[in-house]
Amino acid sequence: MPAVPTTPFPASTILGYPRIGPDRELKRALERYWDGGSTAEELRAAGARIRERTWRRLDALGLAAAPCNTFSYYDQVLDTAVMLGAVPGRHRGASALDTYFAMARGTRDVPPLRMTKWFDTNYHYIVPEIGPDTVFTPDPGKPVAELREARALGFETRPVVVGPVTFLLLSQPAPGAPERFAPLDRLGDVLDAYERLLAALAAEGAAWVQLDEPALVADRTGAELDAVRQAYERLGSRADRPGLFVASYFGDLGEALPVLAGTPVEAVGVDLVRGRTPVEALGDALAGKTVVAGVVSGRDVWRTDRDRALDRLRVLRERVERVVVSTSCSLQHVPHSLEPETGLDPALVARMAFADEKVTEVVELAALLATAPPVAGGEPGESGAPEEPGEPEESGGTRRTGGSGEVLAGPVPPAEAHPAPAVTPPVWESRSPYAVRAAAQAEHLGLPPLPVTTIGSFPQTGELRAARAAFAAGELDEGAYEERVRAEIERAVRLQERLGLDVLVHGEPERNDMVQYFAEHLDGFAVTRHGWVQSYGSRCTRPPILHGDVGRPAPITVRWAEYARSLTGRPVKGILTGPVTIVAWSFVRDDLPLREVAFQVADAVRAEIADLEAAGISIVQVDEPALRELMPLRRAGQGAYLHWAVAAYRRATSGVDDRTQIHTHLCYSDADQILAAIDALDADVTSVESARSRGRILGEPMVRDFARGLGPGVYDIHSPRVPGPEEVGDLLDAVLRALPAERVWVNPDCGLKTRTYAQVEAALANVVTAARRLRETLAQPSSSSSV
Ligand code: MET
Ligand SMILES: [Zn+2]
Repeated sequence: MPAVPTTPFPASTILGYPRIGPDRELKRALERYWDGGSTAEELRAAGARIRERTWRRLDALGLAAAPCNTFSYYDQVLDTAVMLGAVPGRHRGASALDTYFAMARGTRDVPPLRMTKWFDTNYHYIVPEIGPDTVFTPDPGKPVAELREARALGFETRPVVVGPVTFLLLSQPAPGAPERFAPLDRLGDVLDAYERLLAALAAEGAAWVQLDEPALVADRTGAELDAVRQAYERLGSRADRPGLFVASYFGDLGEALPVLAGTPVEAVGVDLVRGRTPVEALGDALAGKTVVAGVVSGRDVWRTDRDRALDRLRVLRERVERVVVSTSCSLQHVPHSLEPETGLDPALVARMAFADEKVTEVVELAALLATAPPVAGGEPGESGAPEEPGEPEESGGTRRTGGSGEVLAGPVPPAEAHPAPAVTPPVWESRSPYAVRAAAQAEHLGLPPLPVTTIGSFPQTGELRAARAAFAAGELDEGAYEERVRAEIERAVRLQERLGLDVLVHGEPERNDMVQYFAEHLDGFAVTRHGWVQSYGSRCTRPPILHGDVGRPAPITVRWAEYARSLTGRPVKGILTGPVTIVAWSFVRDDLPLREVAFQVADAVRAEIADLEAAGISIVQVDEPALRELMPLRRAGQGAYLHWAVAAYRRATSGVDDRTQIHTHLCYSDADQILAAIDALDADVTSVESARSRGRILGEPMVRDFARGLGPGVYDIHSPRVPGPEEVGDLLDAVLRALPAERVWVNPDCGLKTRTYAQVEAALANVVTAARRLRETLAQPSSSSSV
């Protein structure tokens, strides 16, 4: 079969663009529609406006090739599932849009599909369900419609879809699938569907299609690599298709590189920011192909080192068919534009780039490359991997940490022998043995068996949000705002007392967000006005910019915790965000290894804990829900990452008295995959998500051996549903079957901020009822364990 007639790939492109709209237009349109305040037509019109704006903007910025189908009403993996027709029967609704949102968000009667993090980002995708009986009924309608829509506006675009291998690797077996079934078993049928898609796009005159295959940058088995080969040989062998551009990102292709290189795909996208393969080797491997070179980071907010990028592009150009300048991944992970950020320090802004500024960098680099002379004789060393010669592995890649632990790839340092300290020593003083601490805490706190507590936040009421907005706008003075916060604390404390919880919290009413609040009160951070990044669906966060040395000029949470303590005789738990989560959910400076930055944050948290302790707070919870998220995608780097992540946590928490009880909390993060690291945090009590995943974590052997307090969640806070006392009791029974009673804590899966007071009051009442019932059973002499 002759090569497909392809138009040469244009000189500059991006892999994707933010889709929430510069003013979060999509969020508003979605939420209005979900609340019944607008029609499907109005929602579609809002989507069309965002897409039109995007194409016009990219054109105005001078980008040669814009993508299409990067817009989504909820998530691109969900879009792919729908495009393939892989829709679970239980989600089918009256209209396509109803079905789509039923999969994403559930309905009153049917829970949604599972949602989880997209690789090592804080973006969440919807997990498709594929079974042996899934019938694929492909409908390329969405990419085709976007292609036409752009064309009608005068733009030739490249449709982007999730590739078949990544799609199947990210899917989970449908309920009822046999034990040994894996979604990848359905590759052949899925490829039929992709062939139909490619034919439809070719018929529309699409010159190129982008198939995203980020799953190829993680460790893959031989069978999975065979699937890659099979997929792209088959898709590539067709004549009625656009040029195939397979985009990898978030790391190196590794063993998938030669596999992909051996297939007929015309273009391969490589992440030159995260990847460490020298460009010479990449170029040699991809000699006959177009290489879409991701030199501008889609994962951070920093300007690109232009000279270095250009050097690498030139080396690559010598070796391959064609080089296209691009971003390392979709720009959906960064905010739209720096333009509205008038409040930031101009010196900082000069170092920064959001999506639009990154597009400009891509365009400029493409122009520079076009006129740059060829490289003379290869100039060895100029273009290599990020390490500086002689630089220790641990601090390698300091130019671009990009929020990844991957720069720390390498042999796992043994627990005792730390490498030479770079900035701050990764040491902590060990706390006393757990048994000693536990005895001191039991005596000091006098808690009942199965103590009931919450994770920290209480509902953020409309009044509270309004007061915060008015305070930010200067319409409410600080005194009045703080009065409001104190009133909320009092409300939460009174409720917890009345319901009979054992360890109370102040409810976090002063926090807009668990990371941003700390960023606003620490040195070294800047916060943006409009720097929104989609987290999932209509949810967006504004990650703070961690740009300098971190310091804590004054106590942050102490007065709120103290106020709560003054209202009650019961123990109050102080709540802080941990160092790993703070760096994971910020855009972090790239001139220091992430580890060093995390240690600086840990020192600030440590100082805050000391002040809480001095103020008489005997229980402090340090949340680390992002512990797993930052884990390098390849096993080779994971040990070293977990080592420093645990070190940062222990550095923050190890300075306390034996009597002070340290809690930690992780949620919705596949905690079961990192139990050894969670154990190594050495927290006295750990709470984890469990209700939502129906107790999956309880089956883990490590959980049974967990030596300290553990609170597997018994209330799924993501749902407005209030679980009855029996339902909570059943979950608690399951916990008690898995763990000795003396180690069990009773708590929800996560914080309560997104729920209403009515839901929280009813649910917590049932949690307390269930715990008390079980406590009585435990007190029966027949029951075995001594509590
Ligand atoms: C995503 S974890 C949230 C923990 C926080 N303390 C809360 O209760 O909201
Ligand atoms: Zn949580």
